[in-house]
Amino acid sequence: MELSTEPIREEQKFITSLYARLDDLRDRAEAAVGAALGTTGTGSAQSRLERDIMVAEQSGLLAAFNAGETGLCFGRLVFRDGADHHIGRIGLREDDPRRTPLVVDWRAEVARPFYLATGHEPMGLSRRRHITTKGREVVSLHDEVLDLADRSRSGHEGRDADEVLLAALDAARTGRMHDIVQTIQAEQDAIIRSPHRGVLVVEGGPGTGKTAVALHRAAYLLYAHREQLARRAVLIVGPNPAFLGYIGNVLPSLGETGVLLATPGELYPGVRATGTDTPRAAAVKGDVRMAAALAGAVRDRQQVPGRDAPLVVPHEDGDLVIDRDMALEARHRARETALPHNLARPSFVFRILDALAEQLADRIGADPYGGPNFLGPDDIALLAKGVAANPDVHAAVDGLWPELTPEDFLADYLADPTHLPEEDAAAIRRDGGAWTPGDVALLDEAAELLGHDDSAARAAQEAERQRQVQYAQGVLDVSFASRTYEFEDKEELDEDASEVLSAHDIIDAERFAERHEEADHRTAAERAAADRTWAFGHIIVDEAQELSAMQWRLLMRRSPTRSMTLVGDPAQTGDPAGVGSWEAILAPYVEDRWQHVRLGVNYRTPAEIMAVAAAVRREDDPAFEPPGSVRSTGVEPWDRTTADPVGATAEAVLAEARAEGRLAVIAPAELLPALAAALPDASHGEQPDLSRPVVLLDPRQAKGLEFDTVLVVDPDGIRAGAPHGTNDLYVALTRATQRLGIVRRA
Ligand SMILES: Nc1ncnc2c1ncn2[C@@H]1O[C@H](COP(=O)(O)OP(=O)(O)OP(=O)(O)O)[C@@H](O)[C@H]1O
Repeated sequence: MELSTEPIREEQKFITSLYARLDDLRDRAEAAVGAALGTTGTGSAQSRLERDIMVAEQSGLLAAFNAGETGLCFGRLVFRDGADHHIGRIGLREDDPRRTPLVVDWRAEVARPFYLATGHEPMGLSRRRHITTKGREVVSLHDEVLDLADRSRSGHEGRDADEVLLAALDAARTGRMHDIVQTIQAEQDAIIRSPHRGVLVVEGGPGTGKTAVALHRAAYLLYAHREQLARRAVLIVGPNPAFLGYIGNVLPSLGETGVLLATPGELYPGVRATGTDTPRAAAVKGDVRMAAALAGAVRDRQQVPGRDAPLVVPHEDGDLVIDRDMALEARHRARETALPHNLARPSFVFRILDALAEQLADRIGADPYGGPNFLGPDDIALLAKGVAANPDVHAAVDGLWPELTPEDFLADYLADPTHLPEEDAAAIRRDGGAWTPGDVALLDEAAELLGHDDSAARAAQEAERQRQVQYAQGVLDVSFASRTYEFEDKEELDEDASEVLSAHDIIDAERFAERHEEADHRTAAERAAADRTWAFGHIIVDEAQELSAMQWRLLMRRSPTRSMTLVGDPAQTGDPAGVGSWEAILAPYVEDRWQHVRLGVNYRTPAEIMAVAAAVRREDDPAFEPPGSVRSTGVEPWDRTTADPVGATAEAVLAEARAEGRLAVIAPAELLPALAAALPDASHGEQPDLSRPVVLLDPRQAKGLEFDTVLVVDPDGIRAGAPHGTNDLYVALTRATQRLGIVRRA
């Protein structure tokens, strides 16, 4: 139809010009990075610093330009007052003095009517257009007329934007999550742009877009508060590595890189938690009582000699005796500092050393007739020095109040857990072995209780800083000398020249050295990943219902501002240590100062599949209401009972395999080896490749993921296999976007 190709041609022309601008900007950024990197090794510390900043800035821009390559522009808003804006994944401006906007970032306030305007509330819009592109080519337009007085027609009008949404929901899956900027729904937009600064809890059933919303909120916050957040980084916590791989591309596709993705088991720098706990051990390790138990165990490491067993250290001037009272007094004073164990330790050590020096002085200089001590202050100081230098004294003090690392302390504790009821202690007792995700929160707790005495490291750092100050002073002196020389050379050493500022005038050596030091090449996210005490600008927790009380303690330490978005669904809780209720999670940290929002529409699972999943839940909870599905496909799930579930699954995989899309087999963990043997092409294991056509998972690994087709094997086994087995089965049944098959064991 002639009428309809004209608007497409017009949009194509615009979009072609937009990509030309993008190419130009990208070339410039690339050239700038290339040129800056080419200067390696030359110039002063100052110019190297400037180079580093430039490279970082331009690389960030490059990432954003590369993100703009797909779906650069996807919408257009025509306002009744004549204003006309294209909306895109990133914003671009014309290269003119006024820097005229070409395409507006979806996060800008002007773009909001794209997501919110309705016939009832047109928000000043006359027309909203969805532009669908493939590569750089416009393939279709979808117009909505919001101003009833507007009689003009483009030939691309539809009733509303549902067509575009349904096309996105129906599309074959690729194994990686995609952004939803073209079709964010109004209820989702409200959460993404929520001005709430503290803890925001987003709750919703399966497929309601919780993950999508959380990721877009991160992108929005990075846009709206770039200054703070780019420096402090955003942390996104997800349940397992496969899930992080699944969502890992969404933020880069929106041009954002200042984000650290991690599982709860990855939050203690330097430790990889490769072990697994039994459900019982996980529950005990996650319980908040562990905090008190560990605190008790740390106090137990602060010892005093028995009443009748003082420690005796031979010394050249006679034995030194550390008795119970002396140690009790020193311990009392050290504990009074309220510092963590390792930081309170010097107080304990000095008290003992002082007391021993006094003991010696009393013995050596005592006046047998009761007069004052014969020794002068210098003699006593000398004695104290001798005591402090005695390695045996230090060994004895170490035995009473040892310096502890979190790793050594926790390994010792797990070998013989104390301050717990015996059945709990038995569940976690372990000698050696790999750290588990449950241990990570305990290591962090231990690190807090122990503290890190970094006085030696800080002294070394200060020495290095002094060295840098001296170096910087040298650089500045050279630059000052050369200034005189240059100016003399150019015969400019006159009144005016003294107005010209040189580095020497505006910066002193100390400040110069500091700036040099700041040139840390790592991004904020990389520095955050290596620093246990990093305070993140914002934290997003997906599948938040899975985290234990001890893991919450760890996360809250990383978020002193409590700027957090927590998304989850208590009905999907699988972890035996999961806290379960938002009140229970949050009360200890923010009391009731948190906001709770709900998402109520299921975008993933068609109504036919949701009916089967809901029936499973209703067996336990007859009043259970799942979120309503936004679409139905007319394809009923199938259900088969067989004596050979592995063979039947292999057959079903063959029958269900499609040219496009992904299929997942979800089965109890103990069936996975047999299924893997029967399905040699399926990807499986710790971190399965979700982009492969067939993937084999246990229900825990399937959390948060989705596939076109899902085969659930041995649902009764899934249900019986874990403390929250019904929740696990519910998760498995709600992963499909198109087809579901169930293979039961006869
Ligand atoms: N506005 C939207 N436009 C297009 N797709 C959407 C939209 N909202 C959600 N989706 C899609 O719906 C699917 C489910 O979203 P998501 O995974 O975020 O749900 P969830 O609530 O985290 O689910 P679960 O709790 O089951 O893991 C995804 O494919 C997502 O891209």
